[in-house]
Amino acid sequence: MCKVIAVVNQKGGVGKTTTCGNLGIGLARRGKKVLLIDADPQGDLTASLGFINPDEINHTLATVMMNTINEVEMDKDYAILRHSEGVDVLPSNIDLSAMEISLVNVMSRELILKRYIESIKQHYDYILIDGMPSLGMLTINVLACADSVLIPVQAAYLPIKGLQQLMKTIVQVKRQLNPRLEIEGVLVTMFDRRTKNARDIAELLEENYGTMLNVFVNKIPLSVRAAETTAKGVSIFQYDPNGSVGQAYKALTKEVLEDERGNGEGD
Ligand SMILES: Nc1ncnc2c1ncn2[C@@H]1O[C@H](COP(=O)(O)OP(=O)(O)OP(=O)(O)O)[C@@H](O)[C@H]1O
Repeated sequence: MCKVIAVVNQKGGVGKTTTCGNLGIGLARRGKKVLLIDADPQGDLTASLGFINPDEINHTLATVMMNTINEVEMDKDYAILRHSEGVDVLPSNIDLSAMEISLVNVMSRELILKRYIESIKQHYDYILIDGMPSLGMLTINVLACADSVLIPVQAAYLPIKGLQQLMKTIVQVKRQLNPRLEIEGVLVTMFDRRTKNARDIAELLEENYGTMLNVFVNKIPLSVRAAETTAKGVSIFQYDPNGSVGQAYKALTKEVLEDERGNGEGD
């Protein structure tokens, strides 16, 4: 059974792309068949995995969605790129920004991505989708096709505050479009445990949301190694396997697998 996890937060720069790439490769390292979908017109996930000029790629999520709208049949490998660390990648580029406008006049516009996902999900154990920093129609498409939402939140006041709006949207999508949508968990990123502010923010998050939803035990530490990885085209596991960020993403992978099976698969 395939699980579709949407990595979403309308706040920019909170670690969505970094989490999507490293968790996806973390799951592949545990033997899972993984597809990573870049659903952000900035193409950052695409570029961070080494496909450095996304705007020069002809077949992307935008063409996949357009073909889906026009009911054009696609091979299961259409637009899929292969990464050396064992994940498949459906890339994005600036063409996706036009999709937001094109969707306005399309029948069942919230469910276009879902139609595509349904046609390929039998080939994967996990599909992770890197969302864009907005709550527009593309994000609704991402939430409408997901089984769960993983929310990276930077350990700072304003990003935590922005969670309320996101929760509202998730509840609405769950009610109107996708009743099975669950919250995978809130993941604190760029956490600097040496500062009191970061520790206070993490506590605030736990107090305000901890009883309602899963706040991951593992926090992703702030580290320049994470920022450097983005330019290397590989995961943190390859770039800095023994560093704190690599260890944290390894532990997060285990936590996601444990939540999944509840049978020690994460061990
Ligand atoms: N743990 C970390 N420590 C330090 N820097 C990090 C960490 N995680 C990510 N970064 C850096 O922070 C920046 C934002 O991260 P990332 O691109 O993953 O966020 P995002 O939420 O996907 O951004 P956007 O909203 O623009 O898509 C990037 O430059 C990234 O390399």
